[in-house]
Amino acid sequence: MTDPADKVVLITGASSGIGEATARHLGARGFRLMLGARRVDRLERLADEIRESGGKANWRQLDVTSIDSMRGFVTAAQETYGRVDVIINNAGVMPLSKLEVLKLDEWNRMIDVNIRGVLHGIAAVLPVMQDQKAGQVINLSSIGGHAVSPTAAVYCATKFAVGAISEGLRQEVGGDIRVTVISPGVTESDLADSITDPTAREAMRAFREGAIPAEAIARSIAFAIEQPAAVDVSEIIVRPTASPY
Ligand SMILES: NC(=O)C1=CN([C@@H]2O[C@H](COP(=O)(O)OP(=O)(O)OC[C@H]3O[C@@H](n4cnc5c(N)ncnc54)[C@H](OP(=O)(O)O)[C@@H]3O)[C@@H](O)[C@H]2O)C=CC1
Ligand SMILES: O=CCS(=O)(=O)O
Repeated sequence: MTDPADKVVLITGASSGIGEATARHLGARGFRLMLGARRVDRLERLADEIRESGGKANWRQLDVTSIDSMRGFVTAAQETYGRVDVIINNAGVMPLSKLEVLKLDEWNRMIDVNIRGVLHGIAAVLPVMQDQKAGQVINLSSIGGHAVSPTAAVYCATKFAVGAISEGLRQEVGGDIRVTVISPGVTESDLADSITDPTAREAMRAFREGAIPAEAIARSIAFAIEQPAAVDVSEIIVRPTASPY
């Protein structure tokens, strides 16, 4: 295994769900962490808990929809730890609804967070990783990046986009920089809380009863990071065994 103590890992959307579970898992494995999200009270508590357990974690407020905020996040990691080895572009929102409901603000928010947020993460780390001639970009897609279902057209479009961006990046920078897509199926988190449409919300409540723990996704992320530098785990799908999709 790569010595985790040498790796600096940035996690966007670390204040809940998969990002939080990944922070706890990687923190316990010795990685040096920079945690980002908007809810700083949660980041501060999480970083304290990781440090109390012997891990290394710092945090900075981050809004992934702002390139300036993302650049500040990456700079904070460089100033704290001297380098950036991995960014996990995890922040995401999923306000599902049928297209006919015309929730344009929510479509735009998904595009801003789920696509622009990932692009901002890439833009902020790429020059650093190219200078280092090493690094890894891990992007959170979804099972919804492989198949579309009603109410999820825009969300799935954002996750298909994450797959396309990741594959393009892999082909362009694959000599030195690893690119990984993690596509979870239904996983315990706060993700469905962003659904405002009552019909979509009710449908999701039943569907999410079969969710797997966020720790399962964290383990797959650790697996991708811990491969040797010449091995790029390009994509992992992790879903409930009983998932029909
Ligand atoms: N849970 C699931 O079933 C699945 C999840 N995924 C993907 O996993 C990723 C993590 O989601 P999950 O843990 O489930 O959901 P959560 O809602 O629990 O976590 C989402 C995270 O994104 C952060 N976030 C949202 N908007 C912004 C923003 N503008 N700037 C910075 N951070 C932001 C939130 O932090 P804050 O509000 O504090 O900013 C929060 O930490 C998402 O990309 C999601 O699409 C994919 C497939 C299945
Ligand atoms: O990305 C989330 C899709 S699902 O797991 O809720 O279907």
